[in-house]
Amino acid sequence: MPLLRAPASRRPKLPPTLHGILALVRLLPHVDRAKAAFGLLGVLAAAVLPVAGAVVSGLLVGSIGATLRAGLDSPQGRHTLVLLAAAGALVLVQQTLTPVLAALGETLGREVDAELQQRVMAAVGRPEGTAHFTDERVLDALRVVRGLGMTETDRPSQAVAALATVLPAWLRAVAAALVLLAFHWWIGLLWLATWPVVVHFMQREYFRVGQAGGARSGALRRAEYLRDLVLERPAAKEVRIWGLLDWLLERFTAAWREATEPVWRERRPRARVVLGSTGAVVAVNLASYGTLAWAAVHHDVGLGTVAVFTQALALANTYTAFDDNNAYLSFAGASVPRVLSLDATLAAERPPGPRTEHLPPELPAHAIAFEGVRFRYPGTAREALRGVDLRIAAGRSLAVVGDNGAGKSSLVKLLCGLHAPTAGTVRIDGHDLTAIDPAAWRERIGVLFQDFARYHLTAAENIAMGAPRHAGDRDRLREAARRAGALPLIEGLPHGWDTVLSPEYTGGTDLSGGQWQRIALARALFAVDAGARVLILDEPTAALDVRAEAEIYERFLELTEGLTTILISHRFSTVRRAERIVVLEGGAVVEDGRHEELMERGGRYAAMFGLQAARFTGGTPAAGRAAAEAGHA
Ligand SMILES: Nc1ncnc2c1ncn2[C@@H]1O[C@H](COP(=O)(O)OP(=O)(O)OP(=O)(O)O)[C@@H](O)[C@H]1O
Repeated sequence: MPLLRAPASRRPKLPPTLHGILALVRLLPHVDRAKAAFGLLGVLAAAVLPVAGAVVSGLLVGSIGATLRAGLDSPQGRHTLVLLAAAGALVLVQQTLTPVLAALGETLGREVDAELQQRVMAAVGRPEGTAHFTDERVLDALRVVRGLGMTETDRPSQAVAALATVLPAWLRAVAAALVLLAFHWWIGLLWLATWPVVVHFMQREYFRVGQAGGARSGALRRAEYLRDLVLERPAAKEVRIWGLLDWLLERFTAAWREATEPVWRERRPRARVVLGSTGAVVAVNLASYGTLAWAAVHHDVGLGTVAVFTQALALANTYTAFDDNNAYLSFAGASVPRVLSLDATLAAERPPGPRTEHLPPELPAHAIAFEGVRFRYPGTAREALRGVDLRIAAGRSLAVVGDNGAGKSSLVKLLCGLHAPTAGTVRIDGHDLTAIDPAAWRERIGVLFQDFARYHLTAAENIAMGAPRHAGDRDRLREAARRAGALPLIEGLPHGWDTVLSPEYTGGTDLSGGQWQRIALARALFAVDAGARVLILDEPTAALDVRAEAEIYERFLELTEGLTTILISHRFSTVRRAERIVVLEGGAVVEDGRHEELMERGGRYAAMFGLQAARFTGGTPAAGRAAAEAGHA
């Protein structure tokens, strides 16, 4: 079942661009109520003032003849002066209003961009699990959201700025058409009818063009990935060592072409729509101006009337459907509802039902139990876990070992509630984990993932992430760092705890793999200090030097005292310290016992242990096993 589907109630029933524009307009009071209200007044004024100006200046032209005959002191003369003053005032207000409205549109636009990004962050960060990060459809939608279209001009801020121009133009054209009704009802009606139709067809066309970019976002994502391998640091070393630049350039160019060429072909409005729309506009103009000229030539109307209607026709023509502003609106029509619906779409994936939020402080006091747990990653056919039955006693340490791909990390992800089992149940003291509020449960967990995050933040923040509510507690931070063996490292940094752990910032620095691992371990221990009762360590010593690893495993009992500890490791010297060990194979538990019991059994565990010990003793696995048992491994 696709993760991403539009909730039924949100499906647009209006024409898509109108739906997008309304979504955008509804957003404005949320970002700034006062500016939105002022903008609305400004739009109305910008619509009405030019039409009023056209009427006043027409009347002015019409009154000049009588004034010339009667003189300025006459009632006609005073009437002309009033009209002149009114025309001047209207021009002045319009001149002031135009730049103010444009600036307001841009400011509101920038705020809308920020608001949308915040909404996307909240929507994407809120789901309890991480499955949506591997769903192609979500990734494609996120790509559109990140770029909000393919170019800078597709950003919603442009559409908000466009609204400040287009909305007055539309309203002005309606007002101008109403004035034209006074000339000939059919001319007014013609204008009232033609423009909405033309705008509708052109907007539909621009919308199709805007969507063309989104439809190819999967292909674009691949091209961008290849590009970023060269532009970003993680692959920079290998790109140089393997001489990948030309290969990547070639692959990128091909992928970029494949992704963008069909898009650019589609990103042109079709000629028949443009020609049809332009033809309709030209025909209406010919009919209107022709009729007016005929009336003027045959003295059916006076000079003032001709002036008013000529200007009304000019204003009606500013109701343009063909400029960039209309394109921005249509592009936003394609992207904004998609952004806004992301939260509702992802929220629909949250499991229903009430969740227990208040957990007993001692939880887990009895056991964590995997009962017949099966698990398949979304979109995959193979099961990562195939019926795991495992009871982990609270307050004890359990090591999980097994070959690569055996399912060890998957087990941990399920325990953290990042994925739900596809069958079976994970229970904490008898409570089904899916019925426990994930935030409450996660406060009980300190975890060091195999692929832990390296935050480009200060050393203090990197550790405080384990329990952000205690971020200001430097003593606690120091204690966690000490226990993880990271304290001397941090104190030796150029700015100590305040050093940013990234060379991409001034005064920042990078760490070695092992140093990073100590920081990540400190983070997990900080969570424990803050109240976590389950400590999960997935390959905690993989990058540590021999001395550091020895230090950690010497202190393993101290570090894990009173905690329910789950340790995943390929380092058997650490594993043997655990009170209980299980061997996973092909997603199922195949051995279970203490180190001595498993060695005695001579099964998978003993074989793996012997193989590793032999590497150190330089002998056969059997000899390695014997030597290790004697205390050398
Ligand atoms: N995000 C994912 N999407 C799809 N399949 C995955 C994902 N993560 C892991 N797998 C698959 O699930 C299976 C179990 O992987 P898991 O990471 O749990 O193994 P592991 O025992 O921790 O391995 P290792 O010792 O290499 O860390 C593997 O076949 C792997 O390919």
